[in-house]
Amino acid sequence: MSPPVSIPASKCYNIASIPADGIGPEVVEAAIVVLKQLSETLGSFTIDFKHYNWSSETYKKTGKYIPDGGLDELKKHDAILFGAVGAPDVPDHISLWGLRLAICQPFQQYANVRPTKVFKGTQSPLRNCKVGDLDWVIIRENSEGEYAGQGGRSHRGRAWESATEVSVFTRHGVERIMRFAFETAQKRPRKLLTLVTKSNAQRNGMVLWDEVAVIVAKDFPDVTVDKMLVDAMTCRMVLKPESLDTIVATNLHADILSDLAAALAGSIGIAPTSNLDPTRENPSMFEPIHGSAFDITGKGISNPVATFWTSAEMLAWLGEDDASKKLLDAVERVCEKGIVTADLGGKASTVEVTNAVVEEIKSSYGKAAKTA
Ligand SMILES: NC(=O)c1ccc[n+]([C@@H]2O[C@H](COP(=O)([O-])OP(=O)(O)OC[C@H]3O[C@@H](n4cnc5c(N)ncnc54)[C@H](O)[C@@H]3O)[C@@H](O)[C@H]2O)c1
Ligand SMILES: O=C(O)[C@H](O)[C@@H](O)C(=O)O
Ligand SMILES: [K+]
Ligand SMILES: [Mn+2]
Repeated sequence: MSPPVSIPASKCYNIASIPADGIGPEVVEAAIVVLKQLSETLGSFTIDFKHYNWSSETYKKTGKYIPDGGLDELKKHDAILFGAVGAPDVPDHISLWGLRLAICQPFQQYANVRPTKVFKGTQSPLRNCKVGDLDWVIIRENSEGEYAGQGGRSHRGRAWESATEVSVFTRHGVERIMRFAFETAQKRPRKLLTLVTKSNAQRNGMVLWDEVAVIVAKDFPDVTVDKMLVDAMTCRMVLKPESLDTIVATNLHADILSDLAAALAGSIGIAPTSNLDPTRENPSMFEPIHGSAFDITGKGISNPVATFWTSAEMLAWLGEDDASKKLLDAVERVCEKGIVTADLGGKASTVEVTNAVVEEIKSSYGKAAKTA
């Protein structure tokens, strides 16, 4: 009898997938195909996906997006791969609070990380913006601020009806996101952080925001900080993209600026999002920046690149830096070949882009590549 062959232990990650609504299932399915290929080709890790059908459809049937005990279930996973939530026949505030925020908030995924860059082969709508000129990471506060969930409505339907939407900024919440933003800036070559604020008009919460930033900055003497009012920031993003690197902004400001950033880099169909619990007490959640895009659902043309990049971010968070880089490089090479969807000016379908990335992974990192 031959001796047992020793197989190097490969790590196995348990990932919860929640594709949810609209184009969410299309892009998450594409990402799973690509991740499985990457794992098979590299052989250094495996991924076990568990699918959750939580969506606006289940909400309409059961009255709940997340069933009882659902969050405890989710907690057992190493990470969550999310699509998008929102349906034409459910009010947007019900869907967003029913699923995305119902995970982000209890799991204290307070750091939302949104990198953007112009890929090779893609084009910025800015005339002079080339690859390398726009390479940003937006850090979005993801647990409080304008999304604190405080407020209410009274005298419904009356002429004197009132509604409040209260922003909440806590010293604890601001300090932890500032620390995270400074750490992110410090790890990047330019060590440059832009603090986005609106403390001219909003004289309480935003002033605390600025003050805490100044205190945290003292611990990061090697990081250069500048401050921008959010309105002027939109101009700087468009006119001087090369002057920015890491950006920190409130929950709402960063939500808006990051869609603008995605468009300036070529399309909202490229940009990824990580909802991180930096303490690692809870699983973090990874999703494309875009929503459920009802206008293109089912047409087979949704751009899967944002979810591929998101998957690369997830791998990096799990400690698979090499696989993460290989995935993003493969995606960028496919874009460079011009195999892109309509939002990027191409003709390829979701499936064609996915297949191209799969082939790119096989040919660049598979056996043939190793022996070549
Ligand atoms: N995190 C989330 O789950 C999330 C994020 C944003 C919006 N939403 C929800 O999604 C729904 C639609 O919102 P919206 O229209 O404001 O934003 P959206 O991001 O869904 O779509 C905006 C535009 O971008 C296009 N687009 C988006 N993703 C694309 C992709 N991958 N490829 C090609 N084109 C793409 C859409 O076709 C649309 O024209 C709403 O219910 C909203 O609340 C959810
Ligand atoms: O958080 C929000 O506002 C929405 O879900 C969405 O616009 C996002 O960016 O995640
Ligand atoms: K999303
Ligand atoms: Mn958004």
